[in-house]
Amino acid sequence: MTATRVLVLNSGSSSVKYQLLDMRDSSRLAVGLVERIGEATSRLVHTPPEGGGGRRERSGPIADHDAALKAVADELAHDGLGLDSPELAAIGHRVVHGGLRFSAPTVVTDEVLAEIERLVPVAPLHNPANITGIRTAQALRPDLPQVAVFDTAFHTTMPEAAARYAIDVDTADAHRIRRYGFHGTSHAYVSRATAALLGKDPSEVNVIVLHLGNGASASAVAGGRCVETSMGLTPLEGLVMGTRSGDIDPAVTFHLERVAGMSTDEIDALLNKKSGLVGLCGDNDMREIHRRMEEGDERARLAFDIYVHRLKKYIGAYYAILGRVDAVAFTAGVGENAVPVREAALADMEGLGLAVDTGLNAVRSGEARLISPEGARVAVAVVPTDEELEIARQTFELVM
Ligand SMILES: Nc1ncnc2c1ncn2[C@@H]1O[C@H](COP(=O)(O)OP(=O)(O)O)[C@@H](O)[C@H]1O
Ligand SMILES: CC(=O)OP(=O)(O)O
Ligand SMILES: [Mg+2]
Repeated sequence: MTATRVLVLNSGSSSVKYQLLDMRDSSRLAVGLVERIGEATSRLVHTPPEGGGGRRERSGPIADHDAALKAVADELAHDGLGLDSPELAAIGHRVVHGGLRFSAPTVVTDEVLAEIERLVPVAPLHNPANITGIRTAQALRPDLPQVAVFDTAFHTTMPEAAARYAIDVDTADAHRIRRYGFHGTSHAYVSRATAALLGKDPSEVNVIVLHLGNGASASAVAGGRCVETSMGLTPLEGLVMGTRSGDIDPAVTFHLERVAGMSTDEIDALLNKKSGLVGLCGDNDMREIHRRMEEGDERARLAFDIYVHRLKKYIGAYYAILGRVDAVAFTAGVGENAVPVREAALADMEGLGLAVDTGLNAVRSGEARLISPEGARVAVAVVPTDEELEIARQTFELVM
């Protein structure tokens, strides 16, 4: 029997998303999520294959990522899809930071794992969880190839002018300080899907992709290649996010240290975990912010306005970088669902050929679709991302 299945693990700081796919037709055999790992209120939601009964939910403490993955393995085994299956060809892992070295999917060896570990300081919220995911999967199936698919890979095509910070070159080079960019698997997938929606080849179109999830980033993709993206050395730079500040004058950090007496770790936690939407209004869920705005909540309104203002700035900047824009694509949780964000981000930009049709924007759908008015110069699209499918494809391609 040829092994045609791939298990994809997307381990976040407090969650694991997983999918088991059959690569003969890219069908999903099982999909699930473990959230609030490490808390008393952990929850596992597992959707078995069609005909396998309904969605199953399990609540109760799951101490760490190792325990989470073992719970996932149990759920899969319950459906006869256990990790011991000879049909499993590989396990694909989302790894957030690949540094300079990894520009393509890579089979994990001890040496590769050591390099991912070395990059922990520049992806402190993400790489540690990715490493645990890989180690646990290795322990469960030592014979299987574990493949790392890096968030940074798609951005390695950025020109030096976009990738370098304007700081002393020797210092930058000695410490590999440059802009790496993240969410690359999503930016790659969505830019291609946007070209397909326009009936064009990716090489023919210039697209601005707005990946707005908990973490958020924008990218400028010219003819299928990334030329600019908003995240930098770490996933902190750029857009306003759920809990991260995005762009900020670096001198704010000196000021907090010298004047407010904060330590480096405290400032790190402030900017990564207590800023962005949650810092501005106490909520990082855009749905909750919309609800509060409808009640006339001023803080929620201001948080929304700051979020949208930053987004607009990036759209304008990437328009200038690309020179000609064929499409702007919204994706991820906020981008795919938040009607008011899409409307406000493109308001008053008719001069640039950018507009949103109110009726089309309000339509709820899980399909890639256009929301720009008929005949608009620039297409505006909502394109659901599928990082897991993309990781599965790249994983399978590498091991088959
Ligand atoms: N219907 C909705 N309206 C507005 N925002 C939504 C909606 N559904 C989800 N979101 C937003 O999407 C975010 C999560 O996006 P997602 O892409 O799943 O993030 P991540 O993968 O980074 O965890 C949530 O924080 C929430 O604000
Ligand atoms: C890199 C990054 O920000 O990822 P996420 O959006 O999953 O936090
Ligand atoms: Mg995400």
